[in-house]
Amino acid sequence: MRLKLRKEFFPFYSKSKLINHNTNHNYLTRHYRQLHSPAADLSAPATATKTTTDLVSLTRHYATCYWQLSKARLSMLVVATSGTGFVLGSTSAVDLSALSWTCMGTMMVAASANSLNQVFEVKNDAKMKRTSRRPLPSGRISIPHAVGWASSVGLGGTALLATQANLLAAGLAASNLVLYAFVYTPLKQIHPVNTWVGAVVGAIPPLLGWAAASGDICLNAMILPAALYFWQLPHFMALAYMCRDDYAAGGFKMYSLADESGRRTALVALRNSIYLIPLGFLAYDWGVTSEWFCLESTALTLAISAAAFSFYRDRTREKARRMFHASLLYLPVFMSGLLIHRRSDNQQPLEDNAKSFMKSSSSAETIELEDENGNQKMERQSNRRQARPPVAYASAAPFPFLPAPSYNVP
Ligand SMILES: CC(C)=CCC/C(C)=C/CC/C(C)=C/COP(=O)(O)OP(=O)(O)O
Repeated sequence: MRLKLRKEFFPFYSKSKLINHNTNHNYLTRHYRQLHSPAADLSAPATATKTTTDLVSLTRHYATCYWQLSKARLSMLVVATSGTGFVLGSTSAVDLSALSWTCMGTMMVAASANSLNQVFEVKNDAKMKRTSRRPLPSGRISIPHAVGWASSVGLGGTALLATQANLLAAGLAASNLVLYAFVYTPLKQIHPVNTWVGAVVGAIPPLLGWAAASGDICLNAMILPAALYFWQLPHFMALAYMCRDDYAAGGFKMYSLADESGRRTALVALRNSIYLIPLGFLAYDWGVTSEWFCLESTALTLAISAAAFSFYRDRTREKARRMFHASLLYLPVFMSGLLIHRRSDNQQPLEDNAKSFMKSSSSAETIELEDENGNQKMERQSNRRQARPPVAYASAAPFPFLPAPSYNVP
């Protein structure tokens, strides 16, 4: 039984590897020694209690490893954005069961993406203070084991989204995993543009949630992804500025490393904070939320912009930390505001307009006309378009920010 346990749980570890690792895996070393000690070999058959204790501690050990590989707190934030997208994309009542499946699927794919990110960065993470205690650089789990975990949760999560939500949501999740693990992650060691690519990765989950709820994506779905995209720039610029030395030691090409004075880093943060300002107005104008959200979002965005401006004026670690904390506050408050003030009929105008448009196109109106001989005749005039409200128009226009032309056909 003990031999079987050892083979099952330590398939990738040689004895020397385990014993030579540092303090972070004392547990494994102790456990391995216990299993290998002559006393253990000579002892009477293990009692059921001892085996259970072994199993419990091994389960705990690997559960901790999986939790850390998945960057569980970050993944939960990703799930929160996807869940918010789902609620916003739901017309009228929210389907709680579908919401739960979507959250579960998102969590699994995000966990997989984060685990693969750590697999690819094991050497870099080992050189950074912030990340050196992660399961892979500290030797608490092997790379094949981590790849096995990442593959199973990634495939499982995608399958879950495909079967319980829809193919669009599953496709978005899978593409985002590829973008994060196979594009963003290597790019971190190549070019500072990585932060902008990472911002796209962070913006996809709410779109995924919306797609899971509504089966498609329209312009109204873009409010939260846009907020996440712009929000990530001040957030990550602050982090990369505060941890400059650490990132340099890890071999990452962050934007702040090529900006000695920090001026350009702070400017990027400020510019993107300001880009957040119109989002509250757009959410209201497009019928996603009530007007209250417009006020709250503006106040919130001015606060994060003020923190970014203060960092721009005085480029110290302290100011960067303040901007980082302001960004931490921004996202949950913004998402709560969206949820509290959401208009559950936010897709209704689009559908209604589509219906009324179809109706007006097909229905014919009878009008009086004179023929060439001056005789009165009745004729059915068709294809007279009705005016459509701006929300529907904006969702169809390629440039929604330009003034919509008149669409009343005389
Ligand atoms: C559905 C799905 C696949 C969602 C994935 C969402 C996801 C993983 C978002 C994270 C975005 C991001 C740029 C994180 C920073 O990673 P980093 O590598 O800079 O962090 P690190 O330095 O702590 O490793």
